[in-house]
Amino acid sequence: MHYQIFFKMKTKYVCTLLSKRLMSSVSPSATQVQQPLNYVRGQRVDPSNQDKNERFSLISPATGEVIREVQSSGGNDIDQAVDISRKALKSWSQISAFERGKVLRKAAEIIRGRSEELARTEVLDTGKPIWEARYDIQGCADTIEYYGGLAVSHNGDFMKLDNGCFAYTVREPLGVVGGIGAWNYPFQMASWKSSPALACGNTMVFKPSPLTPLTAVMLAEIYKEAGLPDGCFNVIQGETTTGQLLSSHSGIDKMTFTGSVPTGSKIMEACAKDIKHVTLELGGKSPLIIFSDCQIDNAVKGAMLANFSNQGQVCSNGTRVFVERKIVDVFLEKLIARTKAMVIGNPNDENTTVGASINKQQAEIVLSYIKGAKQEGANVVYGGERIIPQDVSLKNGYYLSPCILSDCSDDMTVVKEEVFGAVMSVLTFDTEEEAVKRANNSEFGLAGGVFTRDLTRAHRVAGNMEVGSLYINNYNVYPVGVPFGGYKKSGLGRENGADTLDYYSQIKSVYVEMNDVDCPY
Ligand SMILES: NC(=O)c1ccc[n+]([C@@H]2O[C@H](COP(=O)([O-])OP(=O)(O)OC[C@H]3O[C@@H](n4cnc5c(N)ncnc54)[C@H](O)[C@@H]3O)[C@@H](O)[C@H]2O)c1
Repeated sequence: MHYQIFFKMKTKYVCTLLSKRLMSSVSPSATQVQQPLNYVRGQRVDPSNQDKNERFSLISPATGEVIREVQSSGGNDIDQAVDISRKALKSWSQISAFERGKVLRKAAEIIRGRSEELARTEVLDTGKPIWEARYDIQGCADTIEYYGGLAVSHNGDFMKLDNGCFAYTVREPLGVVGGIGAWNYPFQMASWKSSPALACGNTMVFKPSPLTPLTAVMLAEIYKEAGLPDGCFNVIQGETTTGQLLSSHSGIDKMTFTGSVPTGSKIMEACAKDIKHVTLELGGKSPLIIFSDCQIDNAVKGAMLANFSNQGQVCSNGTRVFVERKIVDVFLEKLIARTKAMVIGNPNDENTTVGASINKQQAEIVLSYIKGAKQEGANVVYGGERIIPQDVSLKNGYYLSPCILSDCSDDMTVVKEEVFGAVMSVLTFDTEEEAVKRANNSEFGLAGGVFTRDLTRAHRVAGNMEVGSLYINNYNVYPVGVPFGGYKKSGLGRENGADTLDYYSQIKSVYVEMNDVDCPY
């Protein structure tokens, strides 16, 4: 009890500090921090104390300060959220797709109206630059609106058969969907998973990453304001144990997960027991091939987009940059010049282009990959260091300068493994065949890119790359409606496209006999 009073006072104090130091404009996001972060049956609630669960600290990546403590949800909380979702499913799945779509379209409108508040809260959670957060939030509004529009079109088929008989198929929801997200795009993950699920008539229990718990619950409130019945979208907070309890819960019909390959594999294993449907959006080590006939400035910009957005913490990043040998020097020269101009600092400042790493642990992992790369013979031609910004309030944040490694080879650890930080490995090649073969030599297959002015070659390379998303003459763009997901160990299923609705529904076939039954018995 004493602890709780102390905790409330401390939270209020920290929020005041944060709102003074971090919020460069009037922002209501500090109020988000103080409220309960679970959302069940249409309201914010704290987890029950029955499970005596662990707590975890929510730390601002920008300042390194503890923003608040969060109690993990336990078995009782998950039972309750799943039970409520199951009850809500009965009516939500019976509502017409048009009405479901209307709720989603209204939610998109509310998001646009609250976009600055959402973006600032996303910055508080993630440490990403404000302009990136704004971009993410706008994209989420688009996605939710898109599925709102698509809901009515997701019907079955009609099949005319012999002698007047016919059959039809009906697309039905799967039931209660469990969602688990990673920390790099928290609002996007909640939106990309919930909007197609809800459009199909499912209900959902969503667990954000414990590093970024703030915005999923805001989405839940927005859905309610848009008319979503209570219990259709629930949020529970927690770490690994909470995720395990959710993915192994017998009341869950499908799991949709974004995160690392090892966790994805565990979730798939947990789902196997009850034969649950599963969508996995996992890690990557994507290749970007730059031919000497490219428009070089565009290729340099593309390589930066493929490596340095969101402090390099992007699953689809093209971190293996294969550059045709004859242009590698000029490529590096231009790349270094542009990278030097990036502005590292307070993510809430408008001109910042590199914000804070998500936390100390992740920053140390990135630095250790760079150290290892040097030991294995790579050359750090730019960056790769911890930067302490002049603003003293940021001194405990983990700011790293984007790193460019040259003289890399395919067998280096940094070239083989996902770093999840701003570390670009530049490799050289001589022929198209060689580049494609080396690009495909990976257990991952999330994304890839090619820069060339030769369109025939571009499409040939696109056809030969073993990846789920391929960019020709650009990188890391995700227009709504274009499916996103991985080949190989990078995942199962697709998000962000019309096909996604297939992953949140099942087909019922109905055969209709129009004649007497023809029976040999
Ligand atoms: N393909 C995509 O769309 C995509 C997008 C973003 C991030 N990612 C990947 O996510 C990873 C980084 O995110 P992360 O560090 O949060 O990943 P992570 O796998 O460590 O954690 C992801 C989520 O899973 C939960 N979790 C952890 N162990 C669990 C378990 N045993 N059972 C159930 N849930 C569990 C965590 O609490 C978190 O919410 C990178 O590999 C990145 O490539 C993929």
